[in-house]
Amino acid sequence: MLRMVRLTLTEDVEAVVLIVRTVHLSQRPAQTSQCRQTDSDFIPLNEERLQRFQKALGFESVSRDSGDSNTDEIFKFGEFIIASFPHIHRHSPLVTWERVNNLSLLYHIQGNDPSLKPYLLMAHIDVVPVTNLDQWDAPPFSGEVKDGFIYGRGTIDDKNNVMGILEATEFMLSSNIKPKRSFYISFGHDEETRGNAGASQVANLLRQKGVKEVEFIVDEGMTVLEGIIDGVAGPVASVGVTEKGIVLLNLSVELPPGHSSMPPRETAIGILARAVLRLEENPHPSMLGAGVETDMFESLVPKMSYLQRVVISNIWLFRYPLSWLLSRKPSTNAVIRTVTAVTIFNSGVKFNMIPPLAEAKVNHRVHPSQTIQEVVDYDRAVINDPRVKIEVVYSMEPHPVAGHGESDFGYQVLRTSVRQIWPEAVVVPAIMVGNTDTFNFLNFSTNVYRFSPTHMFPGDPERFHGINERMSVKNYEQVINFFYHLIRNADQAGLSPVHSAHPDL
Ligand SMILES: CCCCCCCCCCCCCCCC(=O)N[C@@H](Cc1ccccc1)C(=O)O
Ligand SMILES: [Zn+2]
Ligand SMILES: [Zn+2]
Repeated sequence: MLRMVRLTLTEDVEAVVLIVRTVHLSQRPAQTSQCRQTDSDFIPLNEERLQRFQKALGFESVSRDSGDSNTDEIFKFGEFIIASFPHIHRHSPLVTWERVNNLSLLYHIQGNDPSLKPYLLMAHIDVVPVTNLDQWDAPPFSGEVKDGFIYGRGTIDDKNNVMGILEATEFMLSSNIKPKRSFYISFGHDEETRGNAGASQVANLLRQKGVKEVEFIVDEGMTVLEGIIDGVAGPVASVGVTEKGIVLLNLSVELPPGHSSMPPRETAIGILARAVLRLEENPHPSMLGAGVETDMFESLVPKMSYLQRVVISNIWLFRYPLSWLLSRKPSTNAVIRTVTAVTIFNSGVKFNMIPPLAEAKVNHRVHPSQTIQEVVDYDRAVINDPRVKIEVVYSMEPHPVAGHGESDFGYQVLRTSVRQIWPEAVVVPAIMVGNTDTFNFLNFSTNVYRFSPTHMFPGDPERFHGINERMSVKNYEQVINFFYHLIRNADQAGLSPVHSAHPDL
């Protein structure tokens, strides 16, 4: 059934949101994680659940490079998951699950209404290696709680989502709640290396099983941001409705070697250094006004001052000053343009030899309003030196844009679930600035949403793959409850899914 529900924002604006709610949702007010501990619609973070998360963080399930990972630890983490959630793995007749390629996991939870198209929840069980060990406030594989924060590699990327999805599903099954809509869960084991042994094999298996389409997909991604977008107060739940493309370039300069006592005017190192400097000094142009980032800023209007609203409502007019403002921070700069990172630079054999070869790796994350070819052409023009060879090592075009309107079912399920956990949040469509293994599943749905229920404040984005990765105890409870609400909300069949066709598919 369709109902109009009024959700009040903390500031001066009220958003009237058209959403579908059945009795399950409409009988009670929006909840936060502080609501009644006895409520069957709320999963409290008791000692047992907290300890399970801490134990999960103890596995050093590290992926370093393609084919180079701690497979023993990844396997043990899988064993731990299987042993820790008895309803999912043993008791419930609704669940079938299997290991895929020994280390990844695939689940199917049978709903009782076969007319509803299933959906897919994704996360990954591997983590990136730890660096700067001496600067961590708690050991990275300890799961130690300090001042209300759980510390550890994987607390925000991506064991929070793995364990949150499992806790929510286990709670539902142990409470004897039967979902109406079937869903799949995929836990890949090589996301961090863009490998083809994990999610890629899960996708193949799903295809072999005859699954052609799912209603929507939710994978890790953008987060709940607070104090991170300048001038916007309160939490902003940014949902990645598209994903930047990626291109890895190898730049190389080859020149004859020789004795350093009789050097040529320029060396391979000098030529290559100038090329990468030119790339850094000539960033790709701001695409503000060309795509999803415009929808994002427009959706932020309810959280803005009068002056900001005037600017955002006239992006075409304020494009240049706004781009300048957003470019000042790496996190907002990433939203408006293709970014350039020179990540590897190698050269030199011996101190008194003219180097025969200099090589650099340049990693671009490509704005959805550009193509890989445009990016490479731009670089070639900026470098403007035929001695610098430019090769594409790997590339993936930006992803299609998922529906994010009032009638897009998956988006509305996410939006409703976010607002139940963060009633004061504004939910905005966004560009996912990193990449994940989601790309393996693009053929299954146009409705792919990249969102992690991680509440981030200034300084937190740097914890992704960084030092002192952590999540507050309160936030982990919100993670579990977000997924629980999402699973329950996906059962609401009243809103017939209407998809905005995307020309890219
Ligand atoms: C508006 C302000 C925006 C603030 C942004 C703050 C939140 C940022 C969230 C970023 C999430 C990035 C996580 C990406 C996961 C990851 O590390 N992937 C890796 C590995 C990979 C590469 C290519 C293909 C697949 C996998 C990567 O992106 O390099
Ligand atoms: Zn991740
Ligand atoms: Zn990662």
